[in-house]
Amino acid sequence: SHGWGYGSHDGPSTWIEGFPLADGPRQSPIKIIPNQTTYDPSLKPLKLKYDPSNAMDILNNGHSFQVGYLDETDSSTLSGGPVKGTYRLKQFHFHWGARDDRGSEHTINGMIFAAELHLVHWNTKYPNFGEAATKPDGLAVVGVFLKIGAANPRLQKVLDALQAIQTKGKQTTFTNFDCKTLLPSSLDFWTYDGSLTTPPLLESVTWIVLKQPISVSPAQMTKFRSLMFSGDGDAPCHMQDNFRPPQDLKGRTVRRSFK
Ligand SMILES: NS(=O)(=O)c1ccc(C(=O)NCc2ccc(F)cc2F)cc1
Repeated sequence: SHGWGYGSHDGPSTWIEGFPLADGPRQSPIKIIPNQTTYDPSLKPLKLKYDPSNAMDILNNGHSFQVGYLDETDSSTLSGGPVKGTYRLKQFHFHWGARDDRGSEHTINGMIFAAELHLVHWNTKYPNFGEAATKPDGLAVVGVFLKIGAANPRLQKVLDALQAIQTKGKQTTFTNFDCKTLLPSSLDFWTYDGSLTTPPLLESVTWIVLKQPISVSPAQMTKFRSLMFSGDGDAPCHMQDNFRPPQDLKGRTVRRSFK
């Protein structure tokens, strides 16, 4: 079956059994080593336009939780940066650890952050997300690191909604949320060609990883960990350590937008 997870029996080291792309040429995440990246002055500024009224719902999908956006129009989009054309926001979600010293997927000089936010967008040259997810230029994901520090008030609305989606499959409405408020002040970024970091591990993602982290407090991290991988009636299993470790760069270049 295509049952995958983050445990010892179904975790990242076993994914290759059901998903041969797991050791493909452009897998994600990766270790970013800043002094081995290439400054590219031709990279444009990242242009992010998000309409709070497009936020629809929040779902525990058994691997993470995600906030889904209405993507029928170009009202919440990403353009500029390393991409050509317009990409529509589909959802955002997080990856995090069982402890504050792990949880991010990308790392910077080997530094692991407590969590990582992914804002998932698809290229409007394709008819929908599912089609785009199969194309080499189909998706663009903005990654934002969450660094342990002061409590982040901008996470509060998301964290307060988690009590309603504690177990796998639970979903509730989540509207009027401006995800731009989750972004750091600087949009300086690293970019490289990669993949989804969960099965089916499709190699369709232009990764845009922001240099500046946002803050999260230990107490807020505890709320992430209150979620369950398990469904109602299953043996309870806390949702934590839902991150894939860094994958081989396989000769890829990582470019940066800043000097
Ligand atoms: N962590 S990440 O940002 O890299 C990531 C983003 C999206 C998805 C996803 O949508 N998966 C389900 C899914 C749904 C439809 C489809 F066609 C393909 C597909 F992977 C998986 C991982």
